[in-house]
Amino acid sequence: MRPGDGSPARTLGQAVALAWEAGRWYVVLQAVLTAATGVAPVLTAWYTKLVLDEVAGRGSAALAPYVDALLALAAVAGTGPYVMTFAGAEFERRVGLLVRDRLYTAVNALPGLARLEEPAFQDRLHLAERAGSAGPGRVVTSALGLAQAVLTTAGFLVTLAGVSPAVAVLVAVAALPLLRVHLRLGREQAEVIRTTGHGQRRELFFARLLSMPHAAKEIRLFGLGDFFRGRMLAELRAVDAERRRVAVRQLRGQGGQALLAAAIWGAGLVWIVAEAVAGRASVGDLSVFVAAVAGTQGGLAAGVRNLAAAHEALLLFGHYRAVLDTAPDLAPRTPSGRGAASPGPVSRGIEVRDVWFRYGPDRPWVLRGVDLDIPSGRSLALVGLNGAGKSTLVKLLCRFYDPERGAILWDGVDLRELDPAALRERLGAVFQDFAAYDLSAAENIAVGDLTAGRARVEAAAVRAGADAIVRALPRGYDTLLTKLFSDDEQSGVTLSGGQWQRIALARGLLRDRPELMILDEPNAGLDPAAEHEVHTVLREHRAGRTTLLISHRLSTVRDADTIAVLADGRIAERGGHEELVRAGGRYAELFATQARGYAPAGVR
Ligand SMILES: Nc1ncnc2c1ncn2[C@@H]1O[C@H](COP(=O)(O)OP(=O)(O)OP(=O)(O)O)[C@@H](O)[C@H]1O
Repeated sequence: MRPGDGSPARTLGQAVALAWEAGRWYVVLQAVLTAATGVAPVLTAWYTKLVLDEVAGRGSAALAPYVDALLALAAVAGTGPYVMTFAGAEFERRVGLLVRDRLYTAVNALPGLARLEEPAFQDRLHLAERAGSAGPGRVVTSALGLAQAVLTTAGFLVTLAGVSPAVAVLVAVAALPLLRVHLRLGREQAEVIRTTGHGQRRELFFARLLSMPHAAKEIRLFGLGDFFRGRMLAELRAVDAERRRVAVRQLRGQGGQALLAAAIWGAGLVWIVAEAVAGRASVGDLSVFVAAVAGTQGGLAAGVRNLAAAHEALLLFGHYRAVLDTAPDLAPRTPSGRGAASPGPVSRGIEVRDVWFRYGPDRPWVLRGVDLDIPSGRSLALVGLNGAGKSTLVKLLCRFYDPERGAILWDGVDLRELDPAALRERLGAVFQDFAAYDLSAAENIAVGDLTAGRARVEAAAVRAGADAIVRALPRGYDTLLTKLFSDDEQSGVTLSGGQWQRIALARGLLRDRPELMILDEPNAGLDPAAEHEVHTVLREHRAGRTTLLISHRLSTVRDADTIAVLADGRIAERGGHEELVRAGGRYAELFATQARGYAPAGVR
């Protein structure tokens, strides 16, 4: 979807409604100040003329009220812009907060993973972040700026018409091409922001890569610093070239406009001076004429600028609306028309029925008709080569995606009929690619169940064999597991891969009695002693629980109730360990290969 797909009037209405909600009093204050500072220059020019005429011709008897008015106008003109700057900035802060809140509420509301994996969605989100926080505020401030300019221009045009209607018409007509140029430039500017969004995101990616620790080892070892810096600069140059193109057009348009304005202003000046010399115009006329021509042109330029800015802000606000209006990435309900239900406890089991899945219509099939049962209270181990689709099946069980064909049944109910959030509350999981949060050790475990208190966090850590590791840290459970946000040397630490694995395991074990426990490579990175210890803990933990275990270490899966081998997108074999070994199929082959690796050299 492109921004501006909705009608501009609707988008404008949405921007104004949002701005009103975020800071209505600031909108009102700005509107009042806009009106005041809009008419102040016109009145100032007029009172100046009256003062000059009074002084030049008819004495100074009536001067006092004019001077008082000029003083009051000077106070308004002097303080108004400062108050407006403050009000405008505070208003934009409030709008920014509200927009960010709405934006990430919308992102969090996406139930699956597919949207987040779409580059186009990421581009739009990036633009929405940039444009959305300033967008609605800018739409309103630009609209107010426009109103101010209209007031000033209209006031000066009327004043100018009083001295020379012909010059007033000339100045007004000269503004029309200018308006067209600015509107076109506003559109081009918004288009450039859209088209360069992807490049900017890549540039940001390379900049982060160069500055964050996660890739620093490889970058240094392989000497990739200059390579990535070059890629970053190439992206930036491409983005800058686009921006420059529009800036040059802007310069041309605005330069032409400035020359035209100067020509009109100069001709008018020559004319009024000649009139004054000939005695057909007063000194006051001369002063008000000069102020009015300059004021009208300034007002018109400001008006056109603000109109273009409002137009651009509106187009960009469209990106923010597009993110908010993004369609969910999971079907909301099954064709049966039933709404999202909450899953109950699993009494029968979970059945995978002829599930076909691929990551996009133009991508290869990963699962091609998988049939699998995980009976309630039993453990199923899934094995298979790299890329066989094991983690993909896990993601389908968590309903991060929906199968393209077939169904996964939770006690006979299609997962598509269940509320994804309610479903996930029933699951416990340790993911192969778990997240390492830049938070404290306690928080890194507690994210597994935010309702858990410290006692449960520590109990989970004990079960996962993480307690001793955490207690040995400088600040125990309160130690930050990152150096990026620590205040001093002591407060942040870097854990080893295996230590992190135990933290992730503790996180997965935190949830009380999940209906389905998913363990995707829970032993990865553990030393042999730790692996044995964790294996024992998990075996006890699994007892009587519905569990799906994935592991390449076949010694870990051998005591599962059932072992299934995933190959070529289907379940190729299933059975108990002994049974599969006896069958002499893929499992037996995998097991024999691994066993050979552990056998003494002469026995292989
Ligand atoms: N988010 C994704 N988008 C597109 N393709 C993906 C995505 N995740 C995985 N794939 C592809 O799906 C296939 C199966 O990947 P999956 O991670 O399920 O395999 P796996 O059996 O868990 O492998 P491993 O044993 O290496 O962990 C792979 O070809 C992979 O490239």
